[in-house]
Amino acid sequence: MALTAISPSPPSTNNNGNSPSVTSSDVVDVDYYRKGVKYLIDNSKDMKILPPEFVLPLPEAESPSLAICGSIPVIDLSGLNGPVEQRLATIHAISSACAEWGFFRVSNHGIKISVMDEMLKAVEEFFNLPLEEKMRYASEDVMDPVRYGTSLNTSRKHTLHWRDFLRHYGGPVPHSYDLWPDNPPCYRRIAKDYLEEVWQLAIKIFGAISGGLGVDTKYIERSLGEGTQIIAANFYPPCPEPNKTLGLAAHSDHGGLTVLMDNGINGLQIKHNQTWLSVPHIPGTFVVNLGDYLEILSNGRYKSVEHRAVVNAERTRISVAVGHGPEMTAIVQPAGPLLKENSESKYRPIIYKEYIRGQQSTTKRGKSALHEIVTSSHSK
Ligand SMILES: O=C(O)CCC(=O)C(=O)O
Ligand SMILES: [Fe+2]
Repeated sequence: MALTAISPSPPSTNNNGNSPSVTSSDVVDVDYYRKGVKYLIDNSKDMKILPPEFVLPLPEAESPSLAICGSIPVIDLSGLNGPVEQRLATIHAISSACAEWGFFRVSNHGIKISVMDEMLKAVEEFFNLPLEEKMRYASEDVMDPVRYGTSLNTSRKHTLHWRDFLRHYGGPVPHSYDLWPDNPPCYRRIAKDYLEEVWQLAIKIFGAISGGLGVDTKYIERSLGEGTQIIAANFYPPCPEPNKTLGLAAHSDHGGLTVLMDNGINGLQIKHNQTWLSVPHIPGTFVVNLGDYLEILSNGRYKSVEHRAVVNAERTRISVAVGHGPEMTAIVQPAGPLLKENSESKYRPIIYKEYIRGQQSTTKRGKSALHEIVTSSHSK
């Protein structure tokens, strides 16, 4: 078993396995970190210095504190149910937000605040469970249907990140329902209801995006086949030196659309025109962002956007991100109707499952997985 000397250290478990202690010269089993950052911080309450494993080599310009406050477009989705002009104006607003930002907020989305709050509470209860309960779902295999984990993955080849996560599939056909956490006891019911509502919301937005792309409004929905829905519930506890690390490094999401909410603590940043913008919380709204699947499907007309999560010293941040993409066996490629005469596909076709595996396993973040499939005539 690999051991590493670290200073200052996370706590080592004492002989009776109970209250761990903190010393500056501990030799700690690297598996310690697999237990998560919540466990680490809960067991070293007076931690003042970030363990070096979490210190990221961030260039000055990428420093979390340098982000400027930004405001992404807010789109009132009730317009999609209104008279034709209002519907067209809403589709136009979504289409512009997709082309210019890749990120927008939606208000009047039809999901009750009580449903959002209940989901956040269930997630919080999960992360507050004793470690053994969470470790029942611990997995390093990015394709496992249910995973509790920490950082991106805990491969020692790269620096750790200050987050714990629970990921699992949802979807119109939640094949893995019986594998979802059964503790807290309400989790499965609440997550199922939440994920069903969010799926419907994503389909509504996919319809508007199809309209904006000039293809039939069911085009993207049909392209999903049975579809894949993946929830990532992220838990970012207070961090002793938040400016030296990240909760989640810069990445784009692999799916078509991600629908995200958080517990009101700011932390999401997006890269817009090469500048990091922090995206302030607006109660009752969702953040929606385009992922790589839509960049590919639109043949680059819309771009998936890099984003990251920063952490803070005072408050725990929880976010619930739900990605919506095609079924795992779908071939991901630009939409036929968008490939006009003389316009070539900018991306090599790839099976969605292989795309996810590559993207989730890479230690290079950003949009490196997408760059891998750009055809040579379009690569820079
Ligand atoms: O915590 C956040 O705001 C971002 C989460 C995220 O980007 C993800 O889970 O893919
Ligand atoms: Fe993301």
